[in-house]
Amino acid sequence: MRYVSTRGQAPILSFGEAMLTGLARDGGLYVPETIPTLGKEEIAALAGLSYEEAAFRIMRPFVGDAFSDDEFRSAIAKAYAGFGHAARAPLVQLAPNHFLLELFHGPTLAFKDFAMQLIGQLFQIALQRDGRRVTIVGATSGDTGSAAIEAFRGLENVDVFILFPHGRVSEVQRRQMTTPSEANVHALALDGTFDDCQARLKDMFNHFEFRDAVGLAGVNSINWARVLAQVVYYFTSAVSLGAPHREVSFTVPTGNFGDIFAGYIAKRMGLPIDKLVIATNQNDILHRCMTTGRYEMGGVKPSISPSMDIEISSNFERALFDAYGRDGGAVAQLMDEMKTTGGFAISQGAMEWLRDTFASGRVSEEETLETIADERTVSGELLCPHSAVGVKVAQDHLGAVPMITLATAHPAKFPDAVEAATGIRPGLPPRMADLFDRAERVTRVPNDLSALEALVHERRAR
Ligand SMILES: Cc1ncc(COP(=O)(O)O)c(C=O)c1O
Ligand SMILES: N[C@@H](CCOP(=O)(O)O)C(=O)O
Repeated sequence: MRYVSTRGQAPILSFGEAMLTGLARDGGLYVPETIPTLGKEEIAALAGLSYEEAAFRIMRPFVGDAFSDDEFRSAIAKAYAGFGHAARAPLVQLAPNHFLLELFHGPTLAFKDFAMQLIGQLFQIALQRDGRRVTIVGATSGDTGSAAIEAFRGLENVDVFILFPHGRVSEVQRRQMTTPSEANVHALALDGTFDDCQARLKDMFNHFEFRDAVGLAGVNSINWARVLAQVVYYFTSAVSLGAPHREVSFTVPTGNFGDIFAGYIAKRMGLPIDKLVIATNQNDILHRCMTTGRYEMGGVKPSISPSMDIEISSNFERALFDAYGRDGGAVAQLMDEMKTTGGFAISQGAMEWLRDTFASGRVSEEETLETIADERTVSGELLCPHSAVGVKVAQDHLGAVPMITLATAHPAKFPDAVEAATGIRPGLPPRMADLFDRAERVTRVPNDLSALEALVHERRAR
């Protein structure tokens, strides 16, 4: 299995190399050269398997010879052993033909754990085998950061630096990142937005001298392995509703476009998906783009679903690559235009492809609160604000085909919004009950590449 860059100019890599490389050296994102497919019988055979066995069968064709079958099986087993639900990703019914896929039973209570726990295991195998050490730098709007810290804390051959936007994550999210005491964990509160954090991270990758000196690695959804691990729950949930003999649709609360892109990959692999619906909060650049054909930045407004307060939606580049017939030059041009003018127009052909592939919707702050309140009354589910954005958009797209909405985080990560909507303050699981008593360790950092690079150089272990 070979991986190519969305900008067409970087070396072609294996799965193992792409996983440890992060951003391609031409600034693009790695994608598989071809997408392996599963036949109807292979999909049907997933029914009744453990999540771990299904994960092995679904991901194996993408991995090539980077890991042996035994290594890969053992990494998957360790990754999901700590989840708080036997099904790992249970499906609950909200209404006739509407289901909720609960992705928040991992150690940090968000869907990021599905991929990050696995990547943590795979990095350890690969780094020990090669005798390498890496410096992971991650950008987060709240959930990726805590999941990455949880997966890599205390590991000998990894330093992990997490950039989060100062004052723009929930208190639970912040404390999950600032309270681990291991010396290899560095929480950095940046003066700026998530987009600034992600832009500085990409600047570091594009600064080859720095990148090579520190052995920079990425665990954002820049990293293909992140997307791949998220493909699995599309299959397991669809199969539990009758796929491949029955179609299903998905609505996905969307920010950086990694999760919904995983759904698109599942469809390309042969899963019969009818609709894939992008659900945005008031930071609706993706919904506006799907409606108008222009990707146009307008400034991020802080919302009650802060993890989706994103305007530069990194993985949309992967969708554009396919929308433009895998023309890396065309994608590179759009990304340059974005950098210089803050937006770009999408060609008619590419827009047709995007509209054939994805639907979209946008939810206001008031609608988010109303949905949390209504759902508590109607189905009894307590939704986090991101999941509520998904549920509201899904309700507007319900039809004859069963709809699955992804519940991306636990309500206890966003207690203020949930309490404002329902009067109920959701509590953290017992293992996290002392989160508010633990000491915090965080460094406030400017939105400045040289200052950040200097700090990483100084703090990382050698
Ligand atoms: C809770 C939550 N929901 C939804 C999203 C959006 O996911 P994606 O960035 O993969 O589109 C994120 C983060 O991005 C998140 O943390
Ligand atoms: N919502 C995310 C943003 C980063 O997304 P990623 O999937 O690219 O890691 C977060 O919680 O940090």
